Amino acid sequence: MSITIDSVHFSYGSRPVLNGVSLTVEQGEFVALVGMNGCGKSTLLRLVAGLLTPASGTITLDGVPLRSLSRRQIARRLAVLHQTLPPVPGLTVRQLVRQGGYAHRGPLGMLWDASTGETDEALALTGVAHLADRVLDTLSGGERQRVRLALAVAQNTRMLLLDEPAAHLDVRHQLEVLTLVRELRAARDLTVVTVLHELDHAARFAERVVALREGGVWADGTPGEVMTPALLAEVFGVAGRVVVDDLHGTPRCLPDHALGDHSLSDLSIGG
Ligand SMILES: Nc1ncnc2c1ncn2[C@@H]1O[C@H](COP(=O)(O)OP(=O)(O)OP(=O)(O)O)[C@@H](O)[C@H]1O
Repeated sequence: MSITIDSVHFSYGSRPVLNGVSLTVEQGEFVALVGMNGCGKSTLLRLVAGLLTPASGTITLDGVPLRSLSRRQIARRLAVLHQTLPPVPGLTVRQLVRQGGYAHRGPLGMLWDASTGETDEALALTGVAHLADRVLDTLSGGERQRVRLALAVAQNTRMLLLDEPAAHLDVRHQLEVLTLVRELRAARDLTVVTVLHELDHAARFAERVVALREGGVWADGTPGEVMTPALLAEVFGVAGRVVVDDLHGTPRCLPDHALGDHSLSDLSIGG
């Protein structure tokens, strides 16, 4: 599944967020979206998921305009891992994850006694089978995060859009979840677009990094091309160095200190 985003503008009311974003993601790519808090990463994912509509510009999935697809048709093509879970009191993990498969059934799918096979597989793959009968409200932040991933996996789509899949996880579970996403992508030939706040994760797990700034694409390339002191300064407002991780051969960002506003264009810092 490929995505083409062409000159997309989007505002929340009078607050402009995306200012002419153009980006093409090919089938099978693993792309990380990075950028400062509030720069529009989640908004871009929501636009691609059809949850928001661009003010102007177009988005296509495999060449089909998103606006011509129904919510169900979109849900068959892509699954989204959101930052929150639906606030349904008393809902268990299994009940939630089972909903992932409904996109593939008919209009009355919600009423069917769905086969538990795909639900059980998603629960097992994401390491939450032991939580299946727990009520969502009672889970820890990290457990919820894995359940969110299980829900997306159960949707059994060719594309995953992930909004910070490692949020709330301890370091071991961060690595486990990202490794799992990488394995799923290889096993199911998925296209993955994920927001990642941790630059080291972006460098290690993604093959392509897209950095957003001021409502547009500031840089787009391999981790080695994008992870530079200029990225730290211009996109994140910090001075720092970038070294190569001997073990993985990937860049590692070493932020040092926040830059004052005047220094944001001082690319010599940390060179
Ligand atoms: N529903 C909304 N109504 C109004 N403004 C919103 C809404 N959602 C987001 N925004 C604003 O739009 C901007 C972009 O938000 P978005 O969540 O896309 O950023 P982000 O890059 O994902 O941020 P973060 O890294 O903090 O998750 C922010 O200034 C945010 O406050």
